[in-house]
Amino acid sequence: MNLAHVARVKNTNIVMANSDPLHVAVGVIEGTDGHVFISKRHQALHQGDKWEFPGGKVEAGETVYDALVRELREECNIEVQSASPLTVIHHQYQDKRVMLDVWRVTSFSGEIGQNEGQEWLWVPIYALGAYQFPEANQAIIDLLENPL
Ligand SMILES: Nc1nc2c([nH]c(=O)n2[C@@H]2O[C@H](COP(=O)(O)OP(=O)(O)OP(=O)(O)O)[C@@H](O)[C@H]2O)c(=O)[nH]1
Ligand SMILES: [Mg+2]
Repeated sequence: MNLAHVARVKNTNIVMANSDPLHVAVGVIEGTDGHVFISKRHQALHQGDKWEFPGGKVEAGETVYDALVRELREECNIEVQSASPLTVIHHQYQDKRVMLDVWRVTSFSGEIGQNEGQEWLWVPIYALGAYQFPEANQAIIDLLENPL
């Protein structure tokens, strides 16, 4: 949080709408056949019921890579063995601003699944367009469909 964005009014801290974005580590997990792993966000979450690439918030004192490894262990039961940065997406939703730090996960161990009981799938890249993702993900999908 940037202190410049916190105003003190009548002894209450007010966080202004332009505060620092939520930093999120996101993994595009690649299977052996070129498919990628997607899972459905829990209905109650921000952007609920949409498909996502697994990941979550980078915690204080953590590197993005550490956060990626931790989130994929917690959410999908895998140990990341190698990953490389793919892109960084800045996106403003109506209610929050996110910075998605997106990594390609090229090698992992463990039996992949979804630890919180949500639906999950391996999907070929050409079929990603058939699934509803949060708005910010369109840029990731474009990049996967048309690599630089
Ligand atoms: N994991 C993930 N988050 C995404 C994607 N696209 C996207 O806009 N987000 C946004 O990034 C933010 C943080 O992700 P998250 O909810 O997975 O964070 P988390 O696992 O730490 O959640 P938690 O608070 O339940 O522990 C959410 O506002 C979510 O809507 C995506 O593909 N994957
Ligand atoms: Mg998450």
